[in-house]
This record gives sequence, structure tokens and C-alpha cells, in this order.
Amino acid sequence: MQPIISVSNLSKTYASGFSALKNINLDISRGEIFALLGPNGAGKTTLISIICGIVNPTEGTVLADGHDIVRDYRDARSRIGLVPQELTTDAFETVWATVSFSRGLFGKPANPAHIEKILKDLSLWEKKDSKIMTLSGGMKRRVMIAKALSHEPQILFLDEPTAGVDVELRRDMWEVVRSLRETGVTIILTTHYIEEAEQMADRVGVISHGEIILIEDKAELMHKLGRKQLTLQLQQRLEQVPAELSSHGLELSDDGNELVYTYDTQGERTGITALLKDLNDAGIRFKDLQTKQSSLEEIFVNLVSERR
Ligand SMILES: Nc1ncnc2c1ncn2[C@@H]1O[C@H](COP(=O)(O)OP(=O)(O)OP(=O)(O)O)[C@@H](O)[C@H]1O
Repeated sequence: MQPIISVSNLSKTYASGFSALKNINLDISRGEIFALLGPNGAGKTTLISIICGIVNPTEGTVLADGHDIVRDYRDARSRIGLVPQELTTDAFETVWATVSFSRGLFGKPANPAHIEKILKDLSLWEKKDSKIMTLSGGMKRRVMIAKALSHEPQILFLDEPTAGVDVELRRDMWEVVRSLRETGVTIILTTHYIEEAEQMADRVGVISHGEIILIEDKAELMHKLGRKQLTLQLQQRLEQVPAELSSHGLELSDDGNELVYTYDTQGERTGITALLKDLNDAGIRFKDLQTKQSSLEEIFVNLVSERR
């Protein structure tokens, strides 16, 4: 199937000469939730802003549902809803007026039934006549989503949807995003929170210094995550891993005092029983042992720091 967003050879150099994006290639499939992860300044907002037609690319093309975002801006943009990082709503307007007005900005005829549906879906219906300034922070964020959905876009960008939001509200937002996906909307979100990507995304992309350094199915990433390490502190230091233990893929620490065994928690067998037996047979004794699970956070930090 044709991707709903196709980014090819995209680069952005700001007027300052700063190169914020370097040759980005990325396809987003229809109906997926894609999480774009990256440290501050990695280029996430720049990428979203280009796709949404707010920032001009220096090189490359972006197609949104087959429409070139530069040459065919209006058609491309009408397919996209954007929830920006900052809350930008008119404090004195009512929820209903704000959301209806947003729809009008895209040249769409009024459709009260649609506005009613999104307000209901986002649990805002009871607040439809309330002024924005009287709403809680979480409600205001929902209003931002309602605005972005007012013109029935097929693609929704959420730039840091849960930045500065408490844990409970974050969970709420995840629910909202999941139920949106059920209506067929493709969702691309940026986040600093690895947990968010773990919970919600079908696929994860990691961007660092303006380059995409990894794109992976979440399930695949979780599989990598499912690795654990067993560290054995040896009674006597070793010069090298004995040949009879070579099948276990052990690593010896630089000082020779620790053996590290990595295994897959999702596998049927960990191989630990066999390892302990072989260690015993080889006469290797240990004082202590620890297990440690590598988190997505660690994988991410390693990936990003390698690039620095
Ligand atoms: N108008 C601009 N002129 C010059 N440099 C800019 C401009 N806008 C952004 N940048 C720089 O481009 C880089 C990428 O910024 P961007 O906002 O895309 O990052 P980000 O990944 O969204 O970061 P954050 O997570 O902090 O929002 C940063 O170093 C930023 O300082």
C-alpha cells in the first residue's frame, strides 16, 4: 500500500547556516502510530513543521497522501492535523466556537455533527459552552486535539503531547490517541518519553543531530529490550574466557573479575542452567551474581550518545 506520508531526501539548513535535518527518508504507513524519539534539538519539530508546511525544506520532497507539500500545499495540508507543543487557544472563546472556527480555517463547510462527535470522543462535550480559560490543563490539551481534528484530517501530528503533563493525564492521552487510531487516523507523535513510545507506538524512529538513526517495529524493539544480562563476580580473575565456555558467548570484563552473560528473556530457555554447570565443570567459582535488564531507555541513550 502507498504510504500516507513519504519523506524523501529531506534536508533543512536554517538561515543561520545550521543544518537541522540531513537527508531524511521516512515512510509512514496508513493507520499506524509512529513515535519519533530524540533528544532536545534533534530536529523533531523541524521535521514536523516541514511536513505541515510551516517551514520550507532546503532539499527533498514530502508527499502527504500523494500530494506534494510545497507544490500542492492546500491539498496536502487539508489532510493533516497538527497539535503543536504550545497551547495556543483563545482563552475567552468557548470550546465549541474555537473548534468550529478551526474547521472553517481549512475552508470546510460547517458540520456541527462532526464537531459534536469529536467533542464527545474527547470527553469535552460537557464543556462545549465553557470558556477555554476555565478548563484544566488536560482539558485544554484535548481542545488542541479537537481543533486539529476539526477538518477531518487523515493524519494527526502530536508534538510532545504529554510534555509537562502528570502521569494520570498522560495515560488519558494515550487512551485518546489509541481510540483515534481506531477511527483510521494515522498518528505521528514526538516524545522524549521512552515509556510513551513503548506504550503506544506501532513503530519507533529515533532522530539525532538531524539524522534518522533507527526505524524499527516496536515489537522488534521490545524483543531487543527483552535481553537480560547476568554478571558473575569471580573469585579469581581470568585472563580470558576458557575455550570450553566459548559456546555461551560470555564477555570478560577488562579487569578479568567479571563474566557477563547476555540472554533473551523471551526465549524458551535462558541457558543459565547449562552455563552454571559448565562453569562448575571448568572450576570457575563466583562470589556473587546480578541480573540486569537493558531498558529501551538505555538502548536509546547508547544509540544517541554513539553519535555525539
Ligand atoms: N529558525 C531557526 N533558525 C535556526 N536554527 C533553528 C531554528 N529552528 C530550530 N533551529 C535549530 O534546529 C535544531 C533542531 O530544532 P528542533 O526544534 O527541530 O528540535 P526538536 O528535536 O524538536 O527539539 P525539542 O525536543 O527540544 O523540541 C535545534 O538545534 C534548533 O536550535
